Amino acid sequence: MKIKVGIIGATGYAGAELVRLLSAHPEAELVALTTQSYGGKSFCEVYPHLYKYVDQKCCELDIPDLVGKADVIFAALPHGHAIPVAREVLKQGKKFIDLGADFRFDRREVYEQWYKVEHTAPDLLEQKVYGLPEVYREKIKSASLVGNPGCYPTSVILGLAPLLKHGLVDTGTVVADSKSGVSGAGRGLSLGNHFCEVNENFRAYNVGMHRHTPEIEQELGKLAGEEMVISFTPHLTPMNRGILSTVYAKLKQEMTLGQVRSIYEEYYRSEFFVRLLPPGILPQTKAVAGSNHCDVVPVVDPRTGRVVVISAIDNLIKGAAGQAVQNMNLMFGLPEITGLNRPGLYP
Ligand SMILES: NC(=O)C1=CN([C@@H]2O[C@H](COP(=O)(O)OP(=O)(O)OC[C@H]3O[C@@H](n4cnc5c(N)ncnc54)[C@H](OP(=O)(O)O)[C@@H]3O)[C@@H](O)[C@H]2O)C=CC1
Ligand SMILES: CC(=O)N[C@@H](CCC(=O)OP(=O)(O)O)C(=O)O
Repeated sequence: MKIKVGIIGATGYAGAELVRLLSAHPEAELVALTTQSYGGKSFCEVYPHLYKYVDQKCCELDIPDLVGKADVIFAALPHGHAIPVAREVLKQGKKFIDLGADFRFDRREVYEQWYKVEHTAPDLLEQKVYGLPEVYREKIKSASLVGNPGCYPTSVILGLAPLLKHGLVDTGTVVADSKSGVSGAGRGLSLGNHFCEVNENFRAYNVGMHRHTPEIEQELGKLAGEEMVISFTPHLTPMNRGILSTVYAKLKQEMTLGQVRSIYEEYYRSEFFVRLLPPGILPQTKAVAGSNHCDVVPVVDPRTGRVVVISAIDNLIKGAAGQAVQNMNLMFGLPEITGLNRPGLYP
């Protein structure tokens, strides 16, 4: 019997990637694709690249109907909207994976401060698991509620995790500089994201105040075993998809590149999706576009005593839909790479 899957917000960019991945997943069956604006339309009218692969119609959200039909529900909604749905899904004993920010934080006050909405189900924050399999695999296997990580946090956390876990980083010195493609902002129209504003342009935004900062701090702090504050600067680049993060940190002790690389090799040895690239190859967004990989390379700068880690992901795949499917696989006892074992698209 296949896993019956419902997707809320299926007509957004992250939702449509879920539809594409799950329509080719050997153990999943799509049973409901919800939308706000396209109720009754065929999904392929909205996303014609899936013509002949997906034959469902979009429907408006009807929570009892959806929960009745599906074994697992993914939400790819603006933040705040997943909370009431999660409550109902869990009450009926089904599983819930939220691609937004509603179930990423351990402390409700942090979410409310940065997202400017009240968290109406703080009790659920206690039972949620942060959906980064490379860090929380065992907990995800038995979770009913997963808060899928943000796209920038995925690239930064995977970039620094091995060194933090070994206590090798001076935790007050971390700077993360990330560049994202425009699909990271979703499909909805906005002034900052239309063609003339983005094309042939490159700019920083939300400097010192981006909402992913506290999420990155929460997770890096847990790896380090102490509270952390970091500097995080996101940038918008004129490409459709991809995130390249450059993370700088002072090492607590002098280390050679060989020593640092051996720590990454050991930490990621059995990970399929995180690829420590060989010396001489640096991560780039094109090499991970369309795949669930996170490519990582640490470099040691002996002049400054800093490590510089470069990481690349596809914001819509390892940064959203792919990671969510990886979590679903774990939650249903499937091999983690089911439906995801394909390389990126190049060029
Ligand atoms: N884009 C990315 O790279 C990433 C996104 N995320 C998160 O995933 C979530 C979705 O993002 P994204 O796909 O980019 O956003 P989009 O704006 O592209 O899609 C949002 C989806 O939610 C639907 N929707 C909006 N408001 C409501 C509502 N009130 N009730 C029901 N449905 C609604 C929209 O319907 P309609 O299509 O009809 O307008 C659409 O299907 C967000 O929380 C985002 O932060 C996380 C990581 C990466
Ligand atoms: C390029 C771009 O605009 N990216 C988005 C990514 C944020 C996102 O997806 O945020 P949540 O998942 O936390 O809601 C942004 O910076 O707001």
